[in-house]
Amino acid sequence: MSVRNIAVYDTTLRDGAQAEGVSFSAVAKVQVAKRLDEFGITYIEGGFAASNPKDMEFFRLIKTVPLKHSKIAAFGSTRRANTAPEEDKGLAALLEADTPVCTIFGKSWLLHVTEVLHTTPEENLAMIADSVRFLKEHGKEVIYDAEHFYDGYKDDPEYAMAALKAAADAGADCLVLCETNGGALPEEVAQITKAVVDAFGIPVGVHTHNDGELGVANALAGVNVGAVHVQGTINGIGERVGNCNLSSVIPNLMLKMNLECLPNAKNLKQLRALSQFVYEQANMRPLTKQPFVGESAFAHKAGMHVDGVRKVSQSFEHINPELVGNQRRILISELSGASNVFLKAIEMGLEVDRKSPEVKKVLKQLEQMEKEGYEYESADASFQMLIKKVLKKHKPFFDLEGFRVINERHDPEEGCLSEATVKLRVGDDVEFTVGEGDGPVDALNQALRKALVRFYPVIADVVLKDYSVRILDPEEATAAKTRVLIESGDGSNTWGTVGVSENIIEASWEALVDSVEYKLFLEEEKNKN
Ligand SMILES: CC(=O)SCCNC(=O)CCNC(=O)[C@H](O)C(C)(C)COP(=O)(O)OP(=O)(O)OC[C@H]1O[C@@H](n2cnc3c(N)ncnc32)[C@H](O)[C@@H]1OP(=O)(O)O
Ligand SMILES: CC(=O)C(=O)O
Repeated sequence: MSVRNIAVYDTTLRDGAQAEGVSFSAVAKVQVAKRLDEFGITYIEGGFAASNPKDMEFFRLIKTVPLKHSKIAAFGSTRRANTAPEEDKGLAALLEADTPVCTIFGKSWLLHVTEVLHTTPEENLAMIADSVRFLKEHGKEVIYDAEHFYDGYKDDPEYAMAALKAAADAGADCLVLCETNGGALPEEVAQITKAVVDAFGIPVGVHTHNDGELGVANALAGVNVGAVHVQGTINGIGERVGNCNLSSVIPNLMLKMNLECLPNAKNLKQLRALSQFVYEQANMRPLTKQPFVGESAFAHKAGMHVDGVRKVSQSFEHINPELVGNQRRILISELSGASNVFLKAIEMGLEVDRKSPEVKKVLKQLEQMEKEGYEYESADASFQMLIKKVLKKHKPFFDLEGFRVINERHDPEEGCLSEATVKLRVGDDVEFTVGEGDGPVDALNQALRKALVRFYPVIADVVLKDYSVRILDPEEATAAKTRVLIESGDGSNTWGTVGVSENIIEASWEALVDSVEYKLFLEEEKNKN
């Protein structure tokens, strides 16, 4: 049986750029387009040709980039009402973009025709036909986006179909049904898409939005009844709450529906990297709970789930995470069981038996620590240090003799100055250092690193990336416990550590010490291999 091929049409650079807070530079657009091409996307919509000079600059730049798979599409609308196509600025801009593909949207819903365009139903049909014909006469592949098609069809099926016929008769290469307001249900999308697929002899596509959180479901419902072209954006970014998320549609098409949509099925392994890259270029924080590609997509927290995946991965995983370039993560918390601890110890290269008293001891200690306010979900490095301590495999890299932190403000016009001193011992050698910083934790961090770097030069690579504080029992006012979470990095790894105390400096110190000890532990492991 031959496998059906689905064309994936990416509009991250056009509809994705309509997302609140997102603005790609022309150069960033080129970078994203190159990645989409490497991944094997069929069409890349680069921007709205008539909208702004930056989008036009993208079309100019991308012509100099040799693409392996993707065709670049310029986006625009049908001609304005009562304007000849030759006179229309939008159509002229589409030609100026000089792309092999032009995608134009036109109206299908009478409400829009009369209340938004302020024109007649007949003129709208002429606008569609004239615009498609004009672009075809200029040698373009024309994709016709039927805006508000589903709402239009529900209102007046005859008119909505007439609008599509105008595009088809004028030579459109693909009719894309747009669920513009994002409120339709999958059954409706399936029924209406099927009516179009049955009525027209040219490829039909779907462009869905996520307002009812059904963008992906609606796109798949369309494909199920014969659509062969899917429009969406990487990570689902787009106007209002976003578009159909291609980072979910693509693996669903390939892994669940057994359809082909990439030139090489192996490229699917690049999905998570592509998603992260687009987040970076859009200057957005990745959504950790994103299906397939998010940090939490294959993170197991509950003890019984961890036990299940340890025995057979399908017990709590809908796909193998590696297929989309993701990985399984085991989280540690008060909901952990012996399996969480066991797998974490294995990850660290420790030989333990899941049923051993040591594993039970770690679990008991974990429960006690969580009761005291520690939280290990974001502090995996501290948990690893805890395992080593309980299993008596912890070798302190230094002994603290004492620290002091002073905050001073001499001049009301100037900020507060922080100074920290640290005295520690490595073997018989005692080191006493002073650090200055923007705040007490920064000063303490500087002093600690300065003290250790003579003995352990790799400490120079460690940077403090994030620092967060949570008051655990605010009703205790100044005697409340404070939990400090620190994220550290060395350029190739990042790790989290935790400290808890009634004193914020002491809690920070604890998290800082775990952080440097973890780095030294990593280094020791690296040197062993
Ligand atoms: C569903 C979608 O997401 S479609 C894509 C929407 N994307 C964008 O709007 C982003 C880019 N847009 C822009 O930069 C600007 O809107 C421009 C340059 C395209 C147009 O700017 P302006 O000429 O100032 O008009 P404005 O932004 O107010 O748009 C409304 C005009 O578009 C017309 N219009 C809207 N849809 C269509 C259509 N499908 N065909 C023809 N004209 C249309 C309206 O009738 C209105 O025309 P009027 O000025 O004669 O009343
Ligand atoms: C064309 C388009 O972006 C829409 O109808 O949503």
